[in-house]
Amino acid sequence: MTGNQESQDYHHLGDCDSTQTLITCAFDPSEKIRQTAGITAVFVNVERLSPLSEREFEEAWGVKVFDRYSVVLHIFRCNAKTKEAKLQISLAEIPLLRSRLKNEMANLDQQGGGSRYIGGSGETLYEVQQRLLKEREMKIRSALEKLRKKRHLLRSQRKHKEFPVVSVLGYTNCGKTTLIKALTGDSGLQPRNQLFATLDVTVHAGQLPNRMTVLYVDTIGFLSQLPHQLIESFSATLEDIKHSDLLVHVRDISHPETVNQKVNVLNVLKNLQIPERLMSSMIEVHNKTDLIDNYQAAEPSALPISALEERGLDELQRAVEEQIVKSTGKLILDLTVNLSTPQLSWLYKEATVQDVQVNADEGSAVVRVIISAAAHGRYKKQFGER
Ligand SMILES: Nc1nc2c(ncn2[C@@H]2O[C@H](COP(=O)(O)OP(=O)(O)OP(=O)(O)O)[C@@H](O)[C@H]2O)c(=O)[nH]1
Ligand SMILES: [Mg+2]
Repeated sequence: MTGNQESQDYHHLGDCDSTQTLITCAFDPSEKIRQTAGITAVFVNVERLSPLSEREFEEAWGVKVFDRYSVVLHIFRCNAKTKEAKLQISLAEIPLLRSRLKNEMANLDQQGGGSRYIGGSGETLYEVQQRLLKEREMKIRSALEKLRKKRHLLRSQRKHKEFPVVSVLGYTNCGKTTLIKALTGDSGLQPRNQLFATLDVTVHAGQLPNRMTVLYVDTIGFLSQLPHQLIESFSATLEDIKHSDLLVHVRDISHPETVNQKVNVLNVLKNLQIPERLMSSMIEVHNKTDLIDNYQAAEPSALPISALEERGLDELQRAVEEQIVKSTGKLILDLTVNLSTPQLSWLYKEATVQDVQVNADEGSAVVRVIISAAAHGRYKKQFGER
């Protein structure tokens, strides 16, 4: 076992707390485990234990043994709310079931049972179980595919409405949900002090200072050395990131591993093949500055904030606004409209109206709008150049 900050993090199991005592040592821990009262489980900080080692440890120590895969899976299972998250967890469980089955069959074989044919089927017990697992996997994959198609549809509808999309991402527990809650006032959001509190990608509307509506996407947190089969089943939820207009990378600057966490997040983004335009416009936010006296960011372009105390949010919103205007190609224009025509109501419908200065004598108004180049083209065609 190793004892680094990350293994401490595995304490935050929230409601599903089942591993309560953590022993950290670099030598054979058997003695210590047996002598320490109140140990109910042991976490071994490796990606996957073989079923054989797991059984040997459990027999030697007399307690349940977890590896990174089973701990993360356990947290996921406790936090999954939507159908998609639950399906993804069932999919992630399959490799675990498969290797357990292999091990059980090897045991049975020693007693001469596992490879015997059953009935007249021509299949051994092992083959039947493998086939059932395969069928289960196919069913889950096809259900997930259906949900994915639905998400594609939602995404294209979102695009149609032309609301810019800002994806908020970062290491687990860095404060993504807290930040989106502060930016949008969405009281339905529930930040929690535990790993993977957010398992589903959710979307929340917020307004920028220029009154433009943007959609903030809350994403699943990253974790270093996340078992790769788990990443595979959850990477679909992260795919949405590629389709955003802007990325906001939130960092928990008070965390002792904050630098490694940043490296990990950037690596995951690299593997996801995020378009270069999104990587270069990404805003880095240093969160939880309330926990550090006189915080000074090492990276000059980073924005220091406290999502919890709602500090630094104006500067962040202004930075989001600047990048969104750049990346979406939207124009900010002052248009003179004739109030006896439907120009103003057209603009309310097709663009974001920021300000209206009425000139009653002339029956006109100067309207400041944020408008896409395409909508501006349609406006000129319909009402002429002004
Ligand atoms: N002191 C302090 N705590 C914060 C701040 N922002 C968030 N937190 C706390 O950090 C914990 C995690 O916050 P969340 O918003 O759930 O973090 P998350 O990044 O969404 O986490 P996951 O969804 O699990 O990846 C909660 O206990 C928050 O109250 C902050 O600015 N200052
Ligand atoms: Mg969250």
